[in-house]
Amino acid sequence: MKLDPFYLIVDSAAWIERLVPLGVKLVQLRIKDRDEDELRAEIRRANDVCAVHGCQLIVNDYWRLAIEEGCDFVHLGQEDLAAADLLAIKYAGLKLGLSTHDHAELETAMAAEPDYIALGPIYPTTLKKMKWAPQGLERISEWKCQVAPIPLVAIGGLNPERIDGVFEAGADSAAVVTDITLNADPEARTREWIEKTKKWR
Ligand SMILES: Cc1ncc(COP(=O)(O)OP(=O)(O)O)c(N)n1
Ligand SMILES: Cc1nc(C(=O)O)sc1CCOP(=O)(O)O
Ligand SMILES: [Mg+2]
Repeated sequence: MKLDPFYLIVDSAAWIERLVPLGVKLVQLRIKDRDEDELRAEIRRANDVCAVHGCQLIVNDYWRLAIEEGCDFVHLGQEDLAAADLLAIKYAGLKLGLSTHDHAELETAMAAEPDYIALGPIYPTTLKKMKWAPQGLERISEWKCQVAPIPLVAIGGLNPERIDGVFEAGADSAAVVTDITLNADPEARTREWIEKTKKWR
């Protein structure tokens, strides 16, 4: 499986409606702290927009809702994975991306036969508090040796100046949140990411 090198992560269907039409081909809907009806409505809306624009939607955390809403790709962290029904996910035909932050997590993740492995945080991130120190670029190369041919996603503190480094180190896709969503001009920054990742596509 091949992932687009630009992996946008946002927290609402509104962001997806705003940025996906610009040419984003891989997007994660990562929503926290909403009730089930709201989550379902957001997932449905995001799925509809992505279908129109030929963009792969990945639903974070809510694998049951993703199945019920006809989505085909979920992302889970290690705690999400421990609580999930992996057989139900696979039986429903969903592709699965998994987070990793250390060797033990990598071993657990590989045993689940995922469709991609994410490694983070590569650089310091301001989005959420993390107990892991920044991994750095060498860790990407080490992970790549262990996970290939499964695609490797790099996440955490990425921006257009840093992405050549992560691809040169072996990442297949670069995931980003705040460099775009907190940018003064998210549309222009999205176009910059699309342009900057062109040679890795
Ligand atoms: C591409 C990608 N990588 C890592 C994460 C983090 O997942 P998780 O550890 O479950 O944390 P939350 O995002 O759920 O807070 C991700 N979402 N996407
Ligand atoms: C959601 C998330 N997960 C990470 C991990 O390492 O698992 S880092 C991260 C935040 C990414 O946001 P930004 O691009 O703003 O740094
Ligand atoms: Mg999670």
